[in-house]
Formats: sequence, C-alpha cells, structure tokens
Amino acid sequence: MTTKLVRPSDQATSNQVPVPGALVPHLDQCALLLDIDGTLLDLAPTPREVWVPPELEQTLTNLLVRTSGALALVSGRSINDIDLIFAPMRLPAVGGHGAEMRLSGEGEAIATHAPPLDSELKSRLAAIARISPGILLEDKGYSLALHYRLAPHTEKAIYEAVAAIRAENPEAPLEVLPGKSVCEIKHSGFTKATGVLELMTRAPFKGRRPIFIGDDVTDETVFAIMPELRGLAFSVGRYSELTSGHFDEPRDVRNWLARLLEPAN
Ligand SMILES: O=P(O)(O)OC[C@H]1O[C@H](O[C@H]2O[C@H](CO)[C@@H](O)[C@H](O)[C@H]2O)[C@H](O)[C@@H](O)[C@@H]1O
Ligand SMILES: [Mg+2]
Repeated sequence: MTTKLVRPSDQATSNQVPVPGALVPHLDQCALLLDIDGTLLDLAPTPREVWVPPELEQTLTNLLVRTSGALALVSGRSINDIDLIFAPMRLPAVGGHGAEMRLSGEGEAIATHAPPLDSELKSRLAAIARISPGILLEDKGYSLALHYRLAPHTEKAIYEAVAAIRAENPEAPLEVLPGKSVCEIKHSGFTKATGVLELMTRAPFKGRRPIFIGDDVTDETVFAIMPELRGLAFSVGRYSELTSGHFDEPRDVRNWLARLLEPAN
C-alpha cells in the first residue's frame, strides 16, 4: 500500500503540540472516522448551541467524495440530532455511542442496535434533573444524558443519585458514561468501538485503514481498537497513550482535514 507521511503537527496552523510522525494513507485508501463535539465542533454551553462552520461543511463534503464515501461521524449524539446539526448535509454515521449506524447519508435508514431504556427507570433518572434548573436532559431513547455544564456544582450530586438508582436496580445491565459536563446512562453491550468494528466490515469502509480522531473518555474504546484495524488514532485536547498524536483544539482538526484535500494528498 502506498502511504504518505502527514504529520498532524505539521498540518495544523496554531497551538499545535508536537505529535509523533504518523503514516497516514492516501485518501483513496483510508476511512475517516470523526467524533463531533470537542473534535470537529467547538464545545458550546448547551448541546443545541453548537455551530458548524461553513468551511467545515465544504471540507467534509469534499472529503466524502475523495474517500468514495468512507467518511463517518462517530458520536454520542443520535443520528437524527447529527442530521439537524449538520443540515443540509447527511453523512454516514455511528450514533448514540454505537447504538445506531447509517452507512450512507443518501436515503439509507438508520439501523438501531440498542434496546430502549426502561421507561420507569428513565423517569427515575430524569427526576435527578430536579436538583437544579441548570441541569439539561437529553433523551436519546436508548440512553439518557444529564448535562450539567450550566450547573457544575451539581456534578457530585448527579453521580451519587445515579449510583443510588443503579444500586436499587442491580439486575439492569446499565453503564454510566462520564462525558464533558455530562453523565449519560445507557445499556451496556454497545460502545463507539462496537459500532466502528461493524462499520469497518461494510462497504465502502471495508478494507480501508481507519483514521479516528476523538476527544473524550468514550473515544478511548475506539483508540484501543485501531491497531487491530491497522488504523491510526489522534486525540484532541488531551494526551492518550493509545494515540499516535494529538491536536490542541477542534480548530486544529478542522485545519488539518482541510489540508488533506490539497492536491498532494
Ligand atoms: O461523541 P461526541 O460527538 O463528542 O458527543 C458527545 C456528547 O456531545 C454533546 O454534549 C457535549 O457537547 C455539548 C455541546 O458542546 C456540551 O454542551 C455538553 O456539555 C457536552 O457534554 C451531546 O449533547 C451528547 O449527546 C453527546 O454524547
Ligand atoms: Mg467528543
């Protein structure tokens, strides 16, 4: 396979922490797998307030063509939510931390791999939001997220309340995902990694070398499977020993992706 040396540290324009050199395949040989919040998009006070810069829309559109469709968003958000944020674009995606998958944005239905959370359990978890008006609920059906970015002082109380509910339901196969100012409760049995592993068995992703970029704890599951897929992982804003390097912030990721479109690549 022909490869080309592209160093993220060389490609981004500002504040770049040096990363080890990494062999990034030509675009016609790789699959680009991109986390959204904190990786492609700057974090915002609430989930609804994120903004897709027009240049990013153009970059993703062109990269989708240059990879023959092998570009997917890999997010904790539901795919319906992703479509609203990136409208009018509809991109291939693994959504809901692996609960959902869509191989192509062109008319393909969303496949769901996760059962809905029990409604009684969900009501009890949702009631935790009464701790403070600053806590926002995000109901994804198969999971419930409690956002406390606007009420950071409630973090401890939220996690304690979730732990108490889990202790009362020891038989429920639940998992708590600690994200950025968010506590998300979902069924165990699916992760971003299980979603990516399935995606990589399907055309047009199959046979390509994945390049995954992510910023959060939940992205570690994908970092960990990159070696078995002959892939590369990069983190954003944090060091991870599972990655080949890291970007400082989403703007650096966006710049690097734009540079991949330059003729030499
Ligand atoms: O896997 P990702 O694509 O990174 O999605 C992770 C979660 O992102 C969203 O919440 C986070 O971003 C919000 C907007 O910046 C921010 O207000 C919030 O505090 C963050 O936790 C999204 O709402 C979640 O559903 C995703 O799981
Ligand atoms: Mg993220």
